Amino acid sequence: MTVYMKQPDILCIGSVLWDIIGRSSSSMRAGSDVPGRITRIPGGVAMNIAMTLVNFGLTPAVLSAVGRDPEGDELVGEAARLGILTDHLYRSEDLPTDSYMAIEGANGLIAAIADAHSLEQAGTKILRPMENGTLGSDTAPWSGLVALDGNLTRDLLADIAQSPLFAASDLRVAPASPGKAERLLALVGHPSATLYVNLEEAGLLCQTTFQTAQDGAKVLTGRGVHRALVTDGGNPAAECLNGDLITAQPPEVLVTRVTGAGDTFMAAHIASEIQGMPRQAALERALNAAATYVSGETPS
Ligand SMILES: Nc1ncnc2c1ncn2[C@@H]1O[C@H](COP(=O)(O)OP(=O)(O)O)[C@@H](O)[C@H]1O
Ligand SMILES: O=c1[nH]cc([C@@H]2O[C@H](COP(=O)(O)O)[C@@H](O)[C@H]2O)c(=O)[nH]1
Repeated sequence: MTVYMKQPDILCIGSVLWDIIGRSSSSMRAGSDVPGRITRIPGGVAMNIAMTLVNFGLTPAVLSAVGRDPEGDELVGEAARLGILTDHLYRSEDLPTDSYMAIEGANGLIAAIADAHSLEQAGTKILRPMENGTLGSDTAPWSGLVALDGNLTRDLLADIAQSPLFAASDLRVAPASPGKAERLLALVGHPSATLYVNLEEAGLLCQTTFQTAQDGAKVLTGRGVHRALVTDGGNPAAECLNGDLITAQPPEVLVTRVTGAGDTFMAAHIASEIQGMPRQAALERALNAAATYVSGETPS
């Protein structure tokens, strides 16, 4: 009997882990000890993007490293239950499932630690399905969308930038955090990659600070990024492609959560483009989706 695996609409490559988020309605600083809520939810940039893509009706597959520990089994079960294809994950016998911990106060993100060591150690093993014929190979590479996150090591990102396995893909790239933004320098000069960054990350990539998303997007593309989308919280976001700059203003909302807003923006933008929306409409829809997300609702 032949078993047919469902073909994904898009590959989400990067971290798939557990987010442990502590939230308090008090304003916090380093050293605060306050009452609040602690939750554990699936996270990691690639997973966040995949989850939002599902809400927009797409079928993503995640390519990442997940341990064969109980945390990993639960995470894979949760991803599959949400409608994400998990068959292509690298399940490691000896590496534990990664995790991320963040503290959010009324005044925003206080601090976070990302433990993505297993993903970093797994290295190229996570790309095997793109090489062994399951999703693609050297001679017949994956020719669809790829959402790639900057949790991968800079070396692996540099390999991907040159690799024939990605030569035919529509590559969309997000940094995992400001602390890892500079890893994406490996993709500057790539002929077709689209970068999704916030204003701080845009500045880090250009070794400067930008006042507006428009400036960030313009300078990034001037430095050799094929296409740049820059967000700036509640301020206007910008997209620059071939010297053509467009901007849009996010709607005003009451912010109840901030973790994952950028990932939601990116996924909503990709989904809008798959559905054939023109540039300005796709940018506006992504901003609306991210605003809905930060206000505590689920966008679709
Ligand atoms: N205060 C806000 N009001 C409305 N939308 C917001 C707000 N903060 C974030 N967003 C939405 O989330 C997107 C990404 O937020 P941003 O803070 O720039 O990125 P990141 O979450 O990566 O730091 C924004 O472009 C916007 O659409
Ligand atoms: O180095 C990393 N930081 C953060 C994330 C993920 O990004 C999200 C938070 O990012 P932000 O605060 O930019 O929305 C979380 O889901 C977290 O798991 C990650 O994968 N790697």
